[in-house]
Amino acid sequence: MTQPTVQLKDLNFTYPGTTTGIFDINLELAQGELLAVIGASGSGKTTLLKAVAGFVTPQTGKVMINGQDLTTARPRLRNLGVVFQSYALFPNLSVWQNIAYPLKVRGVTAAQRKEKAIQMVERVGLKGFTERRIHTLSGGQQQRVALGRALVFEPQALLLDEPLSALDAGLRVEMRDEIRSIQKQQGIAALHITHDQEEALSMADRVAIMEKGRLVQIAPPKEVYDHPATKSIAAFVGQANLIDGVIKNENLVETPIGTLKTVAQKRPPQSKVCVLIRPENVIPLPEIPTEKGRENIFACSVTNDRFLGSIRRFDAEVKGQVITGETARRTGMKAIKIPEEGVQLLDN
Ligand SMILES: Nc1ncnc2c1ncn2[C@@H]1O[C@H](COP(=O)(O)OP(=O)(O)OP(=O)(O)O)[C@@H](O)[C@H]1O
Repeated sequence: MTQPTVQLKDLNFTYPGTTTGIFDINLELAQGELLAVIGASGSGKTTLLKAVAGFVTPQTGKVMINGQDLTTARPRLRNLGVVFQSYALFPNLSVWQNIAYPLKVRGVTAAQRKEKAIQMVERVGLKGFTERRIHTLSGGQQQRVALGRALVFEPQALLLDEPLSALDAGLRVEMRDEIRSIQKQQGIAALHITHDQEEALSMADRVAIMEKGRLVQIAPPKEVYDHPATKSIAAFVGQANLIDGVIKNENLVETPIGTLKTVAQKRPPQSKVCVLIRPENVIPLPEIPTEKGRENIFACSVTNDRFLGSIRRFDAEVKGQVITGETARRTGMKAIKIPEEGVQLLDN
């Protein structure tokens, strides 16, 4: 197995005089991997990034970068490219001069740094803007400069702290693809901090979820979404209907909306569970089917119906319980169907 680029071992850091920080962090960032760290505000994402970057020094544990123990090394010596939410660019310098700056502080000759900076200007899609001053650029263009500046000195890894949160929605989506493609092209490992779970799911090779300073699940995006380790992760990642249930047998679970068929599972009868149903698994039916024996179909009344362009998000009330669904269909509905594969069981 190839050596991980960044390896965090049993890392603990508490802010002086507080009980907040990050606890028991174990994480490996493979070469070329983009790992997104998500979590609620205050869960410790930025603190984790600061520990990797060297802006805080953990009380215990190790930060290894390409096999070297850099736990207490100064930030500069770690050779990591960092992009923050606020771009922190030099307003009085041009695009290429901003990008060339890290090369200047590293003692690269003037001719070489101009050549490298101009190559990077093109790589981040700013050809034609080389001589422009920073204040004449849009937010997205400034973010490209920040990315170029973080990559120009061929860092060991890239640390991105909410790099897109200052951009408007459309540009944010465009820049996701852009950052991803530049990161892949460069073959560089990246730790991407974001509070935007959609951004994390769409960009990352793996997603790490933080809660109260701890990593609670690390897995590929699809696995985190389809098989969240806990109820709180299910609620945090994507939209979720979470209802209480009691296991009846290996295929059935009793819930407030009625008996739900599930795929075969091994929990013993009477176990209390949390039932997770994602909105896309709530299928609207225009009529209540008359035939008997129809499983997982429930008569409902629609209490809210939101038009979101390509889809509708609706609230269907079934026996006093609201189940949110999403559909591209435009027709009315009298019942919902929840396929058994769409019924996930989590510990309660
Ligand atoms: N310098 C500091 N001194 C004391 N406590 C701090 C300091 N910086 C952050 N904290 C606390 O540490 C916890 C984690 O903060 P951190 O900034 O890492 O969270 P975050 O997940 O990045 O949040 P956000 O999404 O809001 O940026 C919070 O409770 C915060 O109040």
